[in-house]
Amino acid sequence: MEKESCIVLKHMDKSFGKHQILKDINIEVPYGDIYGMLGPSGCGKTTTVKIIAGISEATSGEVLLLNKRMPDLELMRQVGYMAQSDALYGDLSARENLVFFGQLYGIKEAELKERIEEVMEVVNLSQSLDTSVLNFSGGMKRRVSLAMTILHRPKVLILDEPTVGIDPLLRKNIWNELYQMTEKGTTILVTTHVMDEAEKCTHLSMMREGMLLAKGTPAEIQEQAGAKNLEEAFLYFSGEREEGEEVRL
Ligand SMILES: Nc1ncnc2c1ncn2[C@@H]1O[C@H](COP(=O)(O)OP(=O)(O)OP(=O)(O)O)[C@@H](O)[C@H]1O
Repeated sequence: MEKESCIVLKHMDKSFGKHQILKDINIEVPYGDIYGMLGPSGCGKTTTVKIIAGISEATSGEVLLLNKRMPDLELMRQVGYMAQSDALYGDLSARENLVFFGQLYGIKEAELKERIEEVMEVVNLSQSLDTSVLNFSGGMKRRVSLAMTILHRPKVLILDEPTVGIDPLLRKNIWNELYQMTEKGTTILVTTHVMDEAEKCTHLSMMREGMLLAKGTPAEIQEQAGAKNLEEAFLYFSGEREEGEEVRL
């Protein structure tokens, strides 16, 4: 029997007032995937992932996470959501931020202490555990946010532009860590507007103006477009698509 998908969007629409932002979005994210949503600024990536995370609600259509309908407060505990802007308390240290967040999730004191050290190692910030976040660079804050997102070992990780402002070497480390997390069963959804990050995903959706242009593995998308790389493929699908038509792979 075919395994159910971790995230399913069926005919999902989203409007703000009279303005329709997302149009008939259909996506299935397999368990253990690193699924990428690729598209230019303003195409609707954040709106999509916020609906999946249960922070926002679709106007119509179906949104299933772990086979249950979203939004659902209990399900939200299984999700780690990292927004584009960092939600950190500047006057607290990294450790204090993590303790606060871990307590919200009900992680017991001894486990929390150990886990904080683990996650800060993942993002290569062990040396800065007790430094006030005010003194962190943008990239360091991004890394603390990532550490916070994975602290409670969520089954599903939703990362909105996770590596913006992070240098190439550390970006590589973070991607390695994401791969390892999928091997342990985590499913990861990541938004990006950077092609080389999209190439690292197991599956991808290409988006433009609130619609899906193409879906598949990066190789399938390139092949379908007859393109040398994802950038060319994106341009191909942007130009070739008839109004409202989704390219199926
Ligand atoms: N709360 C809101 N009310 C009205 N319009 C909104 C709201 N949130 C987003 N939008 C609009 O929805 C569209 C898609 O925005 P969204 O943030 O989802 O795009 P994005 O692809 O994530 O872009 P970026 O990478 O720049 O964040 C934009 O036109 C934006 O102005």
